[in-house]
Amino acid sequence: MLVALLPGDGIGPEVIEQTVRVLHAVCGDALTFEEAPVGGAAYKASGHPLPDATLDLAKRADAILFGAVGDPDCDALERRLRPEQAILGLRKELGLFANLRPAKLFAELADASALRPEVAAAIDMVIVRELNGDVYFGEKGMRTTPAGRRQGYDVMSYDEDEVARIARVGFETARARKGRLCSVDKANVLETSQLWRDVVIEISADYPDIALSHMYVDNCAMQLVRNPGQFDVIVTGNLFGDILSDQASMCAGSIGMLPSASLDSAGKGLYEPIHGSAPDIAGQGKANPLATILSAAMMLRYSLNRPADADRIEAAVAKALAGGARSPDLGGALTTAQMGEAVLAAL
Ligand SMILES: NC(=O)c1ccc[n+]([C@@H]2O[C@H](COP(=O)([O-])OP(=O)(O)OC[C@H]3O[C@@H](n4cnc5c(N)ncnc54)[C@H](O)[C@@H]3O)[C@@H](O)[C@H]2O)c1
Ligand SMILES: CC(C)[C@H](C(=O)O)[C@@H](O)C(=O)O
Ligand SMILES: [Mg+2]
Repeated sequence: MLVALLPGDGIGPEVIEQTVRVLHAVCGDALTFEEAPVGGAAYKASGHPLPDATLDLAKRADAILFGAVGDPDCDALERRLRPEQAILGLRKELGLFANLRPAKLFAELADASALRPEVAAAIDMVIVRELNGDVYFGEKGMRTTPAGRRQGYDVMSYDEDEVARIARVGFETARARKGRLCSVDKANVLETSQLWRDVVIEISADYPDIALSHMYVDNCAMQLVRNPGQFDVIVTGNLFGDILSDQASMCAGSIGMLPSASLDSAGKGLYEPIHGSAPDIAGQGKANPLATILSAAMMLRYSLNRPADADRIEAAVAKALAGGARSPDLGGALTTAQMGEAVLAAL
């Protein structure tokens, strides 16, 4: 099985390196890897953040393991050339509309959570984030108002089919877990959210076994801190899901802990940590690779049909943490490579 490795920028290559070591240890020769540049690294090498050859590899591969993109050197580029366009392009070109972001507290990390240990202990949720629509992909641009002022605009829209297909992923995810789905929107203000809520309620007729609730996104941000244990599965739009998942990560200990799977309708997937390229710590061996290692476990489970290997990796991460492995974001002093070695030792 072919895995496309897209390390990207900043800490991306550092966390991917440790993840590949773990995959070699667990899967031996069952996986072959082919690497390609993406993001700022690709722009610097070839003038485009998502070169055709990289996109071709992503399409050919059985699964994609992605590090992170984003490079301060590229901040001034026009939008289509910025590193972040590479991940947005991959999600859109490959039809990866369903982004699963599990947030759970490893028991050993109660001290690292931003929350009181007894509140944090209850965190075990999946945020199901729509990934192909919303304000991310609407018409956008810069124009001049009649009064002569510069005006930036980004159109937020969802059509009913886009909402229905992610709602079904939310209901199915809840069905495989504790049976509770909370749909998060801003239906008190936004037309897109009003449609979102209507469609989620319509789809719920097919899932009478699931307890559906609705919550406004501002309240959800507050509830994630007040009582995160109330959430089993959250289904939400692209922008809200982006923000809420970063917040949930800190409740679960660190942004360096949260993996993700971005899936199409046929099981093809891109797997990446939810964090970015972290330019502030890049090249210093400070990055926590566990979010990427846990993303690889999701890849084995969802795209490569190796659930036992996924279980082994997740158990090894828990064991490494129980043994005291802590990178700086978790309050410790282990380097990125030492964190990888702690997982290998646990295996
Ligand atoms: N999917 C992606 O590739 C992705 C995701 C988010 C941000 N980005 C990009 O990354 C760049 C930096 O963005 P940002 O600083 O807002 O977000 P970020 O997630 O890169 O970093 C936010 C903070 O968290 C820390 N952090 C992140 N990952 C960590 C890890 N594994 N271990 C320890 N600490 C970690 C960073 O040091 C930083 O202080 C930007 O260009 C942004 O667009 C890319
Ligand atoms: C880099 C950026 C485009 C991306 C997003 O907003 O989706 C990131 O924040 C993420 O969470 O994967
Ligand atoms: Mg994000």
